[in-house]
Amino acid sequence: MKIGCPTEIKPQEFRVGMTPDAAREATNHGHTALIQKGAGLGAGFTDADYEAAGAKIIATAEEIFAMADMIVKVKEPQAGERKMLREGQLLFTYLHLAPDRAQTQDLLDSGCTAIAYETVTDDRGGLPLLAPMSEVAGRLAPQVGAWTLQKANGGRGVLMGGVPGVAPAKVVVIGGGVVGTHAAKIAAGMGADVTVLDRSLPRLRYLDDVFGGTFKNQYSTAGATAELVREADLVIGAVLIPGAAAPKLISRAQLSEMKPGAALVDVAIDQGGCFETSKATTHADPIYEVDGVMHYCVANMPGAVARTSTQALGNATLPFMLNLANKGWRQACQDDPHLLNGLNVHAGQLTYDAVGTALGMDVLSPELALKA
Ligand SMILES: NC(=O)C1=CN([C@@H]2O[C@H](COP(=O)(O)OP(=O)(O)OC[C@H]3O[C@@H](n4cnc5c(N)ncnc54)[C@H](O)[C@@H]3O)[C@@H](O)[C@H]2O)C=CC1
Ligand SMILES: CC(=O)C(=O)O
Ligand SMILES: [Mg+2]
Repeated sequence: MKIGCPTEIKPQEFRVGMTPDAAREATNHGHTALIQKGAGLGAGFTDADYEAAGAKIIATAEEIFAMADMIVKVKEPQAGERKMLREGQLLFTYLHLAPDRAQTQDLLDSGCTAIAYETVTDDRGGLPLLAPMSEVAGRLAPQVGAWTLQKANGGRGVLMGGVPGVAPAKVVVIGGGVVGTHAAKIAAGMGADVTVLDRSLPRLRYLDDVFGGTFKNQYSTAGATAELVREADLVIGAVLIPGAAAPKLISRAQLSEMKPGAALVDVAIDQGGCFETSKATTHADPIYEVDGVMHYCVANMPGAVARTSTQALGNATLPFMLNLANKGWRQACQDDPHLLNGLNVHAGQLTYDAVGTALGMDVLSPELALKA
């Protein structure tokens, strides 16, 4: 199979869909890895690194999209890229379709088959292709939150760890999954006073067992959230209902009850955001203010640490990419129901329930899509 990896074109996105190691594995399995010239530079991989791994360097994205059977990327295809997708072509990348009608329509119109990293599952109830980037974004969230809290950035001028004689920042993390746990660990490590909210009791029990001495946890109700948010210096949004649009857990009216200069970091922004006032921002212009509260809503946070992120994502995607290339998407998905859960679009039809619900569109079951 010809596996194409174009340069990411989302603003300030420096990750790349295939590492030289992944290109080498693909080559060893008899596939051809087509890498766009310079695609790896942002993550510290040169064209020579890819050539040494057996990949072919291709000058333009247009040529990659024209030649490849499967496109492997990081971010959802941008409008220009969507025009280059074609019927029968396989797309393997993050999609986040629920809050993105324009992208969904373009993918349907293209006739391509699209497998979304973020909805592939594993047999422990996890999301193995989202997890590595959630680990990264979770660990980054207190770092960017601390920066947002600095006075020159519009924040309250509160130091995460405080100093002897002055209390640390109060940090509230809404959602105690992968993002939330990593965020809470780092925020606590910076010396902040951290509380994690989740609505899953088993998850809260786990957090209590493992991190009971490091950070607090509380059951997530509207009342508990409102009370904690009023007192918070930094709130990190980290909820997820897989594939679905994020629930709005802080309303605009609540902002006026918050401390002036408090910061909201909405990691769930890629699923539409979990604060009413969230709108996606970029690394070039990451923060904005609403009613005296600073918002950080970058939808591709891991791009800021492109090398770490590319390696972590590549480790997770490699076995799935090889299966797709070795077997073709139908057989690979037939053999692995977890990979089939990644199928979001096939031949002009949506195949993921939560996306259909979010957008009010009809859905073909993935099992039927396998036969279509
Ligand atoms: N902005 C970015 O660059 C990135 C964003 N993300 C996003 O971060 C979000 C979280 O991802 P993960 O931590 O991997 O998901 P996860 O599935 O590991 O954790 C989500 C947690 O939210 C909890 N939850 C759901 N509804 C809730 C509610 N109403 N109140 C409190 N908790 C609730 C669930 O019980 C679960 O424990 C996702 O939207 C993901 O796409 C992930 C990586 C990068
Ligand atoms: C998960 C995701 O959207 C990202 O890593 O950018
Ligand atoms: Mg994202």
